Amino acid sequence: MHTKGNCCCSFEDYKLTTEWLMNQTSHRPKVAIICGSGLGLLADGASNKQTFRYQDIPNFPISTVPGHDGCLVFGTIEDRSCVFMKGHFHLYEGYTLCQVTFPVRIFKLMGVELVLVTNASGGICPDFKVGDIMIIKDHINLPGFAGQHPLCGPNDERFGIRFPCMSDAYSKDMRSVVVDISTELGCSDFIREGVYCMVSGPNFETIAEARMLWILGCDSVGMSMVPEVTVAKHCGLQVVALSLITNKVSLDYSREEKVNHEEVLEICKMRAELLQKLVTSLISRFNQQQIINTN
Ligand SMILES: O=P(O)(O)O[C@H]1O[C@H](CO)[C@@H](O)[C@H]1O
Ligand code: HPA
Repeated sequence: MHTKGNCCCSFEDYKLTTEWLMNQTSHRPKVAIICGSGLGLLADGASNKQTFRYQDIPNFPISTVPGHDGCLVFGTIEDRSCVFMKGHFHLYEGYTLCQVTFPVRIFKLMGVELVLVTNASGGICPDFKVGDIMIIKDHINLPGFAGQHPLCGPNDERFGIRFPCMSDAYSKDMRSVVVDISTELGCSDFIREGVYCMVSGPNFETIAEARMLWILGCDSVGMSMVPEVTVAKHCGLQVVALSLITNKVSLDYSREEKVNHEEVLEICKMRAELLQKLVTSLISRFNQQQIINTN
């Protein structure tokens, strides 16, 4: 890869990777699903699967975090060709934000129209329970405030404009479809809506940090997703994002619980089946043209 300002990938890098993948598969996905920590199982329901390990794909970073398998799976759900990222990339792994978001631009060049993001996060809102699924309605890009932003550096107009609008990053129509689906599946008790805050990690928050995030209007906190969503929105992709609340973030010095990644993965396992049903139904609605291009 070449270095250009803050960006380490050139348009040719993106093109090369896209062409490599398109030459290996006959799938032409319109939907990409980014599976967060421990949520790679979401790909299991697909048929006609074709799997590529990240290390075999030109220019692709590799996953270094437990719970992230590190492969790209093409498959069919409800007659619709999809591509799943089983594992995504994080700043705390030492990747640049250009590397973290590399796959999103590959999706764009492949012809993807909708990116469905899942992740694990800590619940800050005191009403949230472990195992709840939060439909993300907005985010706070905390690393972005400090200049760790995936769109810093020369802007490539072939992907999008210099100053993209982010006030509608999470499709309102899609969010209401998720609510409808959860009612049909009988799981609306677990469904919340809220604001996700990205921190760089890798440590979990101190109590003072958690209190600050709550005052700032954050309902949950995690170490991912915001760069990918920002780049997806920049290049005109629709986004829907679901965050599984895997732990309650402590806002109180008297609480004894200590969060750890193993617990995060355990809760993901517990809710993977439900998330898979939600994701499948969402793809099928997209398939029925109910929500396409209505952002
Ligand atoms: O955001 P994902 O990758 O789902 O995972 C979350 O869980 C991990 C910490 O347990 C961090 O990577 C955090 O961001
Ligand atoms: O409490 C958390 N903080 C940050 N990231 C997370 N990912 C899962 N839980 C958490």
